[in-house]
Amino acid sequence: MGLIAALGYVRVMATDIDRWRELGFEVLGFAPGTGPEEDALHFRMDERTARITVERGNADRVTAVGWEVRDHLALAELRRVLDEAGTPYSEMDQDLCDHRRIEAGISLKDPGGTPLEIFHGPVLDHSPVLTRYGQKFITGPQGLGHVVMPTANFDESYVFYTETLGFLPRGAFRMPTPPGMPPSRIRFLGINQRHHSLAIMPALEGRDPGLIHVMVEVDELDAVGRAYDQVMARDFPVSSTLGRHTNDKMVSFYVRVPGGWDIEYGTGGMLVDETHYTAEEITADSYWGHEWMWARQAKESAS
Ligand SMILES: Cc1ccc(O)c(O)c1CC[C@@H]1C(=O)CC[C@]2(C)C(=O)CC[C@@H]12
Ligand SMILES: [Fe+2]
Repeated sequence: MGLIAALGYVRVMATDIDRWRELGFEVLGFAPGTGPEEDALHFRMDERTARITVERGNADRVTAVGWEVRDHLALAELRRVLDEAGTPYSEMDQDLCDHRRIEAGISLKDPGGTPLEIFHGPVLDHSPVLTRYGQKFITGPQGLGHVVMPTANFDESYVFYTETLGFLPRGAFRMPTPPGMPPSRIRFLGINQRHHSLAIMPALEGRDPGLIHVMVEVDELDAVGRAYDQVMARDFPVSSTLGRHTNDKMVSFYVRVPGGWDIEYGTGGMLVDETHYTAEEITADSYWGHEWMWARQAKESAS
């Protein structure tokens, strides 16, 4: 498809590492990964050394969204595209690339201020992927999953991702707004057969954590159910109950991470065939379920 092949990795800074450890390993079932950081959690989903890295810090925010390209030629082409668009970026030096377990990459900020790293040549770990409940994460050509980001410069972000980076529009959701307000849409964007690897949402300026959610997909509904059991048993906040989305057909729930964003944990996402695909607008986020915590709280305080 375009130059960017898949969502490669996500890195965040977090204040409550102990709670994150419990969430990552015991609830979500990520396999223990490896990395050079002194004080970090490395979550493995496949042969990559770490798909999600949580570093201890004094704030909760995203530090890198890693987008993967095929090879050095694709990365070179991407540099040309960014030069032509006048988008500043910097080369990741050898130390940083070794640190990230990649061959080479560049770093830049998107128009919403989210730090991006575009890279090729991830290093593999061939030891067995020992997930907590034996679940298998759906990655491979579909990448890690998807990220949903807020942006205060929505129109600029949309142009940047579609026209500069070559993300393909995969439809939108027009959010309910009070009468007289201009339309506000979540826009879904894809780069491979996964329905969306990215969604952008209009948001207020400079707001941490800089992520709305990260979605990871498992191979079976039972794995989603087991994770949901652990969310309940270990008292993690449920941001949204189980439901099926209307666009990617994913059955998922959302759990609040220590840090103010969510992990969407799902199964059964559709594969997009670009031959006949057109971008459509959905009018409901879900066929059933997905009761959002904020909606429940609004209902409770009204009654
Ligand atoms: C609508 C939708 C389709 C597919 C997805 O993977 C997906 O995450 C969503 C929901 C997007 C969005 C969100 O993440 C934050 C809370 C939002 C704004 C809602 O309250 C409804 C739609 C939700
Ligand atoms: Fe999602």
